[in-house]
Amino acid sequence: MNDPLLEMKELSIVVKHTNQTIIQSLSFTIYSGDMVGIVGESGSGKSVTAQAILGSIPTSFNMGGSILFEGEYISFQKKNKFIGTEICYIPQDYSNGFSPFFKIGSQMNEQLATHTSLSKKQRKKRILDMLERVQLPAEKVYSSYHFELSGGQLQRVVIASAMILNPKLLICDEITTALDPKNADQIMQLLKDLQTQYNTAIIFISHQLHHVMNYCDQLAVMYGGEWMEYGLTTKIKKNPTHPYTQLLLNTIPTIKADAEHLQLIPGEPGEVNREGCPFATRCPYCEPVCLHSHVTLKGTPLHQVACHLVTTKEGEGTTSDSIKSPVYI
Ligand SMILES: Nc1ncnc2c1ncn2[C@@H]1O[C@H](COP(=O)(O)OP(=O)(O)OP(=O)(O)O)[C@@H](O)[C@H]1O
Repeated sequence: MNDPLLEMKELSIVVKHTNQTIIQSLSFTIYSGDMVGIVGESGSGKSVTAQAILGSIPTSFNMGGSILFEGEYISFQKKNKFIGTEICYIPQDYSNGFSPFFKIGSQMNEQLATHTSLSKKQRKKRILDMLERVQLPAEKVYSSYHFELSGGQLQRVVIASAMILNPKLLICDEITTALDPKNADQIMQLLKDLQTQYNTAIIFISHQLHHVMNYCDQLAVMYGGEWMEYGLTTKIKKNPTHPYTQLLLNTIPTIKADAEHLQLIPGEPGEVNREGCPFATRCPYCEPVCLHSHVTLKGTPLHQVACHLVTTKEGEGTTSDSIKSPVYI
């Protein structure tokens, strides 16, 4: 097997002045060409995890654990070596990254001129080629200002800008949230195609589990700064085991379950139980042990769940509609 591209080991983040834990003991490994979805409600810690990978944790936080990119530690001091070239990030509010005074082509050109030794002609060719790859009318977009493009077109320009230096890792933070379902699906398919074409590893952050499940090979379901369920998407899709994962899936409108009959997740997204399972106070199946005893991931590397009510048994597999009685994964 190849060496890992990114290794996060026991990442913990605490707010200095309040001592509030935001991220607790997060570990995961990403290889070239992986597409990993990090999913959870607002405030679960997805963006802070991305900031840690980017070496951009605010000074008001204390960070424990480590993050290695191709075997080298990522830190605030070393981040310039990777960020913007080997690791690219697309934030939720990507449109702020554009200047209203320069055309798209000129802004992309600036980026290539800073990081490559390509000639002006080569830079233009590379930009037009990349704009075509993200299925845009290249010449027209090259000569447009960002405010002349639609949301979906602009999203493709952002992806083209992020991919133009051929990064090894692309982090997308809620980039489809503001798009309509059709555009969102097209963007996900585009990312999938780029992942295959360039062998780029992609971390896709979202609060829409159903959306991510259709495109990512691996999933990390996050709550209160911890993984609740982690593994191959195929395994989780077949057997969503953690109550939080099950509830996230039940919030999807389908023809059978229209908006009126959707099951809402009880409680508030920011409600975190730090003594035991972070989701315990919102969990419909909560038992005393869940409130007071901390829980870690268990299962196989292909499918792990952090829940007291789940027991693992080698070689066994089952699906569960509810978790009222212990289930095996
Ligand atoms: N600068 C900060 N100071 C103190 N707490 C913070 C700071 N930034 C984030 N947090 C807290 O960290 C937790 C995780 O926030 P984060 O932004 O990572 O969540 P998220 O899952 O990305 O949410 P969203 O989907 O809304 O972007 C939240 O409880 C948030 O209030």
